[in-house]
Amino acid sequence: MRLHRNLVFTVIDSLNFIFNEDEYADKVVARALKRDKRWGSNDRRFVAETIYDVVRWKRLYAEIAGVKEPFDRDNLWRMFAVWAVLRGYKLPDWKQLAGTPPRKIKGRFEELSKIRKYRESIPDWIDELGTRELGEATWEKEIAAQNEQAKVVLRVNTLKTSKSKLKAILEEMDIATETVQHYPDALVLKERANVFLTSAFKEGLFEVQDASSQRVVPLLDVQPGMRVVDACAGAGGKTLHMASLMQNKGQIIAMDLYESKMKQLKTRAKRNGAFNIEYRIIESNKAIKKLHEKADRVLIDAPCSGLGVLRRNPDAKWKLQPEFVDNIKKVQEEILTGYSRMVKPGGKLVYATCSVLPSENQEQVKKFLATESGKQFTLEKDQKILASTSGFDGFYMALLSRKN
Ligand SMILES: C[S@@+](CC[C@H](N)C(=O)[O-])C[C@H]1O[C@@H](n2cnc3c(N)ncnc32)[C@H](O)[C@@H]1O
Repeated sequence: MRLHRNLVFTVIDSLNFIFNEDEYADKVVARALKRDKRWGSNDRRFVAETIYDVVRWKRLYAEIAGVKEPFDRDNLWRMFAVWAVLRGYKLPDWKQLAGTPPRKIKGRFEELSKIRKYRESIPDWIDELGTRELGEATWEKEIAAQNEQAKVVLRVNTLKTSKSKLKAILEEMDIATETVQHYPDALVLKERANVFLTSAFKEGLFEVQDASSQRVVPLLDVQPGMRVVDACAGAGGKTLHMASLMQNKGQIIAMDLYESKMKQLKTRAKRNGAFNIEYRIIESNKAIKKLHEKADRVLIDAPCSGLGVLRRNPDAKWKLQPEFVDNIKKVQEEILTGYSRMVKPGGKLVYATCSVLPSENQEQVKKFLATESGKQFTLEKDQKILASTSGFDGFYMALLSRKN
């Protein structure tokens, strides 16, 4: 395997933006892929995967390379050399790679692999938090699973096509997929591909949505004709799933604090042919009050630490702060108490997060059930999904029903 100079320079520049300019990895990768129109799919894959890999393994690679933050360009080259050696590349004799002996790199890797915080490349505080919340044995497996590369999972938009039709359309484009038992609308790519460039995506035949995330809306049991509130809709991954399961019949009220996210949702809804969505920005509590006891179903897809989706967002390991996790738990509590009031007597509520921490999940639900608002609800069931046992993202979802 040969390393190509212009691809590697793009990787180094991109790492500089992520580590030193505090930019988000996904945005930097998207920009990097536009740098040279002549790149083929293998080149693009190299650029994207190498950037994500170095971000994911930052702590381990920095320790092996003997460099400390803030990383200057020499440091970034040393970390890249670690990546290349561990992936089996023969280092070319470029001047930037001088002084990075492969034997030393392999030796340090062996030594550091005995210590979890280096082996799994995580900050001490996340390692301690995970151990405290999940127990040593489960955390050990979970963090290892969350360091693997995420699969690309599609959700078929049943407003426009069926799973078998989409599978055949993608096959025509040389994109092979497989179905997964118990996930009725999911297709998993056998090999990574940029599906956003396909005509099938542009026509709204599918969305990219992890399989665990695809379990949330079915749990809420939405039916055509219902009034459903998606209270933390964001860019609307689950709103679109609702529209699809409701066959565009009934009313979905999608809410969020941010107009920018609602805008993204509107674009996606148009592409999906989802017409039964109303958009509301939450500027004050009035928006919630207006809907008290008006909804058959409410989804609270709560803001969270994201400690279930590190595969997808490896830079979250470095951007996340302990204070953020403490704060977001307070927000979750307030949202559960306040927004649950929108559920009609006899209606249903799902509380979900993309975190594996019990303190954001089952413990929040337990606390809520003991409050005045919570006393009107019964916990029907919940699902604690770990990446290590499911093979997909870590998620939590609880179904609560409001008493009549
Ligand atoms: C987990 S994300 C939602 C993802 C989205 N449901 C999807 O499936 O694509 C959580 C969302 O909650 C929003 N949010 C944060 N605080 C909120 C609040 N107090 N009320 C409503 N939404 C809030 C965030 O802006 C974010 O979009």
